[in-house]
Amino acid sequence: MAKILLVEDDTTFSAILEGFLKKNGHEVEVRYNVKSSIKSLDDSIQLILLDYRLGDGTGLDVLQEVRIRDLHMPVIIMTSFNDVRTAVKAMRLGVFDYITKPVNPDELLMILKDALSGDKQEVATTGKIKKTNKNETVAFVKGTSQPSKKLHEYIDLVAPTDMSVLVRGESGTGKEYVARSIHLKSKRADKPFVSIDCGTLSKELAASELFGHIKGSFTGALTDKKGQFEEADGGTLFLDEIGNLSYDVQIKLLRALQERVIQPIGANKLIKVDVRVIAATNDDLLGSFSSGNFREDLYHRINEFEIIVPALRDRGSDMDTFVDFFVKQANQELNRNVTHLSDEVRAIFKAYDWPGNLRELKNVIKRMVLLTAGDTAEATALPDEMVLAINQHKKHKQAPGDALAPDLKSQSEAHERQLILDVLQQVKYNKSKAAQVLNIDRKTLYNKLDKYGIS
Ligand SMILES: Nc1ncnc2c1ncn2[C@@H]1O[C@H](COP(=O)(O)OP(=O)(O)OP(=O)(O)O)[C@@H](O)[C@H]1O
Repeated sequence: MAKILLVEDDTTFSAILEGFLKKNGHEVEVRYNVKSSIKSLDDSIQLILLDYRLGDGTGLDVLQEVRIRDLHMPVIIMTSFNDVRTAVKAMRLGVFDYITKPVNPDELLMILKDALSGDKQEVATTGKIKKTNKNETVAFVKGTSQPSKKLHEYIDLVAPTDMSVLVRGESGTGKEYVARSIHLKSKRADKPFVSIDCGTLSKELAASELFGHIKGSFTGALTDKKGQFEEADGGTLFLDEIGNLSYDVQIKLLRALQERVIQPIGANKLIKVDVRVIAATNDDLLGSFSSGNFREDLYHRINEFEIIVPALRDRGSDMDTFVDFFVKQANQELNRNVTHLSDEVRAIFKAYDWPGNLRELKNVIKRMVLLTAGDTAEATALPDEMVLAINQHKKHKQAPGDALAPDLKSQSEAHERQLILDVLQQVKYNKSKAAQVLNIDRKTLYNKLDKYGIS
């Protein structure tokens, strides 16, 4: 039982949800727009269930306010399947999870349970700072495709050195896994691995979080606080979404890396630290130089070695391995026994382009396993719109009498082309907005428009 703030502008749907949540023992406050939900934010709320598209803005506006006020409740975004890309982007703002509409009641209960359960809640609500000690092992899949082999070669190569590594890749590709693997294969493996999601740190608190502060150095500094640099001493500090750090903090970080000393806020002494930094980004940091958002000297300092994590759609034969792994994991977590996937499910998985990469695959599989009572998962357990989009696309692609299914690459490309066309239409052909919605930069969008002959 928790106090839930439900933000949903569709009054009929919000009434149904409200009833459902109350029936399951929760206390519910309903708001219908950004403005009124921001007014209702306070720390008595234990969870926010947030619609993405709202009349006077988007759920991200509410989320931003949650961050600014340094509130720590888990937030779950509800989104249409077409907005999955944005939902995935929201995950980087510290959203606990997302659920696609139409909302399936069992899936909603599962996500609520996860979000409100102790361990995971801590990760979701503490500004995403995680400290792992030596004996913690994490199960993961390596993959045998060419891009995966190359990825692991690079990990093996750089791990034993003390070089700073910049890990780049689309959202959800496994950048944190890469960072963790480097740590575990390094001579620092028996020291802490501290992971910080810079995207969720409030501007005011980022410096104190990283470097610590002494009591009384600013309002709210009630006791001395050790920074994460000190917590990670001897080990590895993983700075996810490094592009989000403010300019001031970037200067301090550069100093810490160059001189291997930090200065807690308000302190006049310097503290020596021995920390290897691994940073990650899914933005084009290089593009941030010209806009003055990211310091070039820091970029070169953190990028002694660069690793690019491949997108799931480029990992070819690994798809099946990942699917089997996530199915097994979901079976265990949800006490199910899914042993087969129908041919249709496999074909849809292959044809879809997975903008949210491994994270999205894992979510879709968890939902599928939850909704499968027997041993074979059918396409009915996948989000309707995903099935529809792929089937429509197939019909459109296959010429009459053409018995051969199109290959994965051409399917993904055609899917991408259609998506770009749809988004352009939605944003009235404003290319900057389209790039924003598609979560790519303008240059990439222009290249794609060229490639697909869209004028
Ligand atoms: N090699 C792997 N084997 C199994 N699961 C993986 C692997 N890599 C990543 N995952 C899973 O995929 C999800 C996304 O991974 P991770 O958080 O490392 O991605 P990321 O690229 O850092 O995401 P973001 O861009 O949002 O920071 C996680 O839930 C993780 O469990």
